[in-house]
Amino acid sequence: SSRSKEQRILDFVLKHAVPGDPTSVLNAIDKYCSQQEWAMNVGDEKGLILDRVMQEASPSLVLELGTYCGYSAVRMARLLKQGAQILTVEFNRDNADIARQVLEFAGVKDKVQILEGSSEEVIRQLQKKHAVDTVDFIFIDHWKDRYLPDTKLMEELGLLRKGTVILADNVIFPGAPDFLQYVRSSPKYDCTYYPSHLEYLDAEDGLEKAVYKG
Ligand SMILES: O=C(NCc1cccc(CNc2ccc3[nH]ncc3c2)c1)c1cc(-c2ccc(F)cc2)cc(O)c1O
Ligand SMILES: [Mg+2]
Repeated sequence: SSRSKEQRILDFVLKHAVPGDPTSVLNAIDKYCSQQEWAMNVGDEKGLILDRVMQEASPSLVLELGTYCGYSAVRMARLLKQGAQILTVEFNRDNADIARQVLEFAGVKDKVQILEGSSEEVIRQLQKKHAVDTVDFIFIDHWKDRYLPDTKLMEELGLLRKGTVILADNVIFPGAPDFLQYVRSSPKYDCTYYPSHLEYLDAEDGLEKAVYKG
């Protein structure tokens, strides 16, 4: 059977990156996806914003919605403080399999746990099944129509604490207008917009940071 784009990305990483070197994995994926085949990784430009916002938060527990090939999980894991962990949710089995291999090659697999399933079902299980109390940092990058319902669900379940940072990809393109409108008008969040561009392209995009006020 023919190899998928995601398998070709993995092949390129295995061939051109350095085992145990997360930065070389990011550079390989960015090189492949900017020169050969576009793919929906957060990319290097928005990735720099993710780096800075995450480092400022200095989280002990990160939740990522939408693993894809593991690019943003590698990006965050390389900057985590000692003992911190990432739980990343992926609905697509094939994506999860690719991401597992990318994370292992990058040498960050002990900092990242891939949870297969839909964000809604995984979020509902976090406290009981994964012994989660509250989450410190959330990177949202899955189906754009799930950003708002999942944010509201995490509020309702008490997964957000005073200062929890939510960082959402693609709030301009493809866009998450209902999520943007909600967090920007809610007294429960302090919001900041970080203008950027769609990964590997010139189209406008950006990240929204919404800090929960508890
Ligand atoms: O749509 C996007 N990403 C989400 C996504 C999309 C498809 C599959 C999955 C499968 N993974 C998945 C699904 C559901 C899930 N529930 N819980 C976890 C979970 C995980 C995830 C996206 C699109 C574009 C884009 C496309 C086209 C274009 F022209 C410009 C830009 C750029 C991006 O940066 C994007 O992030
Ligand atoms: Mg995205």
